Amino acid sequence: MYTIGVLGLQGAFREHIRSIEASGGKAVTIKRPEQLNEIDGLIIPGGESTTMRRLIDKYGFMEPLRQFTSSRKPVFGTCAGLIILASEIVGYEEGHLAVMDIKVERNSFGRQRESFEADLTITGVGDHFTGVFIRAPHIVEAGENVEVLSKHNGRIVAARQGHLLGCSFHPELTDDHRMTQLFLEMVKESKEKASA
Ligand SMILES: NC(=O)CC[C@H](N)C(=O)O
Repeated sequence: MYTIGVLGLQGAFREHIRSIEASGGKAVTIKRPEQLNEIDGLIIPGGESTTMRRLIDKYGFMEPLRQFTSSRKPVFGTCAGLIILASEIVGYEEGHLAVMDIKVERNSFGRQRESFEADLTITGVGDHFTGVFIRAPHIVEAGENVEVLSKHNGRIVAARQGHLLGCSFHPELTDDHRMTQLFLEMVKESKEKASA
């Protein structure tokens, strides 16, 4: 069994815990940087990225998170978590973790559409995945090593770059656990590679 941590500083972390358990993984809420040593993969949940960043700094997570990402253990950022991973954020001078070669725009589906659901086709996951978008960002540009996994109305809403996975929507808010299962597959692959 693989142990997946969910960064538990702010946002929708409890729902991810439930989705990991429903997918057959062991889930741990990460509240202290040392706990990163115990996990095989990490999910950075949705919430509010500027608040999450403030808490990342306050609780000394910045350097440990960078180290975790460079250890090549898989990391999955959803919604605000995607913004935390992005190397560039439209309108901001610097990214947060800035480890994934993507440019994101925050709250980019318009104020009148604060939240909505969309029927998505996602590479590696399948068809008819209900994406729950809540003040969601989208990926404006993706680097050449980034594989685009899904688009909604021409906008990139899911992508993968090696061991990094990101999406604009909240996959943990439905009972469809296919996106979490894709992440668990990535964790399995990375562990097999590490022990080969
Ligand atoms: N549901 C979410 O995670 C929203 C993200 C939020 N709008 C932000 O910019 O951080």
